[in-house]
Amino acid sequence: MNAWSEWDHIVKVDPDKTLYEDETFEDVAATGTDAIMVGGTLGMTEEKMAEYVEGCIEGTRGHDIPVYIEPSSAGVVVHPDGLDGYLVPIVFNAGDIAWVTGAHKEWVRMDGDIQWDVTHTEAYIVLNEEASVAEYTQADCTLDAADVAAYAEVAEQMFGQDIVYVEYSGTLGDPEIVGAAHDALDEATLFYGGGVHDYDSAFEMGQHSDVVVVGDLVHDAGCAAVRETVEGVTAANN
Ligand SMILES: CC(C)=CCC/C(C)=C/CC/C(C)=C/CC/C(C)=C/COP(=O)(O)OP(=O)(O)O
Ligand SMILES: O=P(O)(O)OC[C@@H](O)CO
Ligand SMILES: [Mg+2]
Repeated sequence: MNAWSEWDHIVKVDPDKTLYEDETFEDVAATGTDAIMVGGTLGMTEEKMAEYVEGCIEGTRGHDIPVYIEPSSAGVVVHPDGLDGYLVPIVFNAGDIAWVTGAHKEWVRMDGDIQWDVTHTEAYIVLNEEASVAEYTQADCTLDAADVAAYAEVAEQMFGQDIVYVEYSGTLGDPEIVGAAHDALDEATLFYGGGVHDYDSAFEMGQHSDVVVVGDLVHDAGCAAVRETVEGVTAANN
């Protein structure tokens, strides 16, 4: 069974942002989250990625929390010891095929150290037109619930994707749309991310998805706020 089938909550840390006040990666690991993902769109460099990933690996020692890299481009992928794996986005509603197969082809050409046994893909559906990721990938964010459900089904049934990721980065999504994606999946796991900031928003999105991803909150409000979202998601799943 894939690791993420057991997860309810992920913290996504962005190497272009600092942790809240004097918090540490160990504090992040102690929030009760199930996994840490390292990724971001803007201002990413290999150095920042390497430093952050090392910090996460160090901070999760003693906590049973896996660390995954979620690369936004080929140039930021690093291969440190102790990393659990790679979750590589494929943007199903991208306006440019570069974000479906092009960047991936370039990565495979240039990276001689890809560990395929721990490299998995995520079928992204990007829905907040204001987010950098939407601009970056020229995503079509005008989709309705039926469109999103159909993309989710295409991803699982035609492209064999194990993870579908409904991405509202920066804003809380439409529960009806998230739920439509969830209902469209058979075995695949639905990740939801965007704007989750407290118990209630986590509870709501937890009811419409399998795994809730919390990003900006860890940088802007810190681990106490993240812990509340863990509680909300846990309540939604029980
Ligand atoms: C082939 C390789 C190794 C990489 C390409 C992977 C692809 C297709 C990336 C496309 C962009 C994407 C889906 C990145 C995932 C990370 C993500 C969604 C970060 C959040 O983005 P924003 O919140 O919009 O950006 P900032 O937080 O940086 O403003
Ligand atoms: O930063 P937020 O809005 O929590 O979004 C989480 C994640 O889906 C971003 O890729
Ligand atoms: Mg962001």
